[in-house]
Amino acid sequence: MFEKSTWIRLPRNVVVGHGVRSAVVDVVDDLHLQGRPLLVTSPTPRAVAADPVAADFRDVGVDPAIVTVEAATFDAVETVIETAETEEVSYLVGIGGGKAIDIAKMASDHLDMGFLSVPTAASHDGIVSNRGSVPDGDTRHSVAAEPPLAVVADTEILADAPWELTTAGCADIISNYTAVMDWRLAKRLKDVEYSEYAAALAEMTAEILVDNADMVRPGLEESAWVVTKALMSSGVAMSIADSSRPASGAEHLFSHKLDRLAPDAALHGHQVGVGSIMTAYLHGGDRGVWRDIRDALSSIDAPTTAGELGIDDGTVIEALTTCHEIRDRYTILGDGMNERAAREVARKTGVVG
Ligand SMILES: NC(=O)C1=CN([C@@H]2O[C@H](COP(=O)(O)OP(=O)(O)OC[C@H]3O[C@@H](n4cnc5c(N)ncnc54)[C@H](O)[C@@H]3O)[C@@H](O)[C@H]2O)C=CC1
Ligand SMILES: O=C(CO)COP(=O)(O)O
Ligand SMILES: [Zn+2]
Repeated sequence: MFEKSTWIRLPRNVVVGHGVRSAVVDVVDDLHLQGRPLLVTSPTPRAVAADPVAADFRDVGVDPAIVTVEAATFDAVETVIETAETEEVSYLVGIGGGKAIDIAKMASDHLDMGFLSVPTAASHDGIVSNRGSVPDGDTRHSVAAEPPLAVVADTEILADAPWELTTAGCADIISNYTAVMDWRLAKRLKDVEYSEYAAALAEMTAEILVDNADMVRPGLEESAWVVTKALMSSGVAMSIADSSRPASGAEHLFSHKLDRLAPDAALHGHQVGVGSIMTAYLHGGDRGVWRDIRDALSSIDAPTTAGELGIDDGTVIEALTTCHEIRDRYTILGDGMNERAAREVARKTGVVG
C-alpha cells in the first residue's frame, strides 16, 4: 500500500524588484489580512525600511505597532510575542537581516499568526524558508518555524546595503554544493530522508549563481536581483525538503560552532563559505571541487581564509574538530576530525597559514 504524503508550505506572494517596498500594503490586501500589523525590525533596517513601511501603512489608514530587537535571542522572541499581545496585532512583518526575520518567524510560529518577510539585505537564504534560527541554550542551528505568507524584496534597498552582506548571501548559496554532497552521503550511509527535487534545486541554484558571478558587483541593483532570486530558490529547496539539509551540511556545523567560539566575528554566509572550501576538500581530496568553490567565493569578494574572516587559526581548528557535535546530522565529518587531520585540511586549502 502507498502511504507516503507530503505537505509543502511556501509563500503565496513573492514580490521582488525596484521600489517594491511600497507594495507591502498591497500584498497585505491581496492576502486579505485584517487588523494591525506588528513590524519586527532591528536598528539600521528600521531607518532603511521599517519606518517607510510604517508610513505606507498609515497612508492607508492602518496604525502599525513597531518593535526593534537587537539580537537573535529567545528574550527578543519573547519581547515580540508580548508586544504582539499587548498591541493586539493580527499579523507580523519581519523587516531586516536574517536575525530580525528569524525572530519574526519564531514569534509568529508561537503566536499562530501569519507573517511577511521583508529583507533589507541579500545576506542569507532564510528569507523564504520555513526554518527559524534563534540560539536556544547550546543549540544554534535552525528549527522548523512558520514560513512567510509573502516575501517583499526591494532590490533598491538590497543594493544599497553594505556590499559584504550581499557577498555573504552569495557564499550561503555557494555552500549548497557541499550541503548537498553531505546530504547524499548521509542518504547512502544512514538512509536519511532525502529529496532529489530539493537537492537538485539547491545545487542548480548554486550553479546559476556561480555562472552569473560576473553580474554580482558592488553598487549594481542587478546583483541584488540575481542574488535574491538565488536566496529565494534555496529557501524553497529547504521548504520542499522540510529540512535545512539542501542548504546546510558540515560547512554550516562549522559556522554554528564559530558563532559560539567567536560570536559576531564574521557574517553567517562568510563562515559557511570558508567551511565549504574545507568540507569540499574532505569530500573530493585534492582533485575535488574545493578550488572551484574557493575561486567562486573569491570572485565575489567573499572571504576564503581564517584571516579574512577575522578569526584566528586555532579557533578554526577547534571548530573543525568539535562541530560534528552541534546536531544530529550526519556529514563528511562523521564522528569528528582529529586535530592533525583538521590542521591538514585547513592548511592544504589555504584557510589557515
Ligand atoms: N532561517 C533560515 O533558514 C536561515 C537563517 N539564517 C540565519 O540568519 C542569520 C544571518 O543573517 P545576516 O543577515 O547575515 O545577519 P544579521 O541579521 O545579523 O544582519 C547583519 C547586519 O546587517 C545589518 N543590516 C541589515 N540590512 C541592512 C541594510 N540594508 N543596511 C545596513 N545594515 C543592514 C543588520 O542590522 C545587522 O547588523 C544567522 O543567524 C543565520 O543563522 C541563515 C540562513 C538560513
Ligand atoms: O543557514 C541555513 C541554510 O543556509 C540554515 O541551516 P541550519 O539549519 O544549519 O541553521
Ligand atoms: Zn546558511
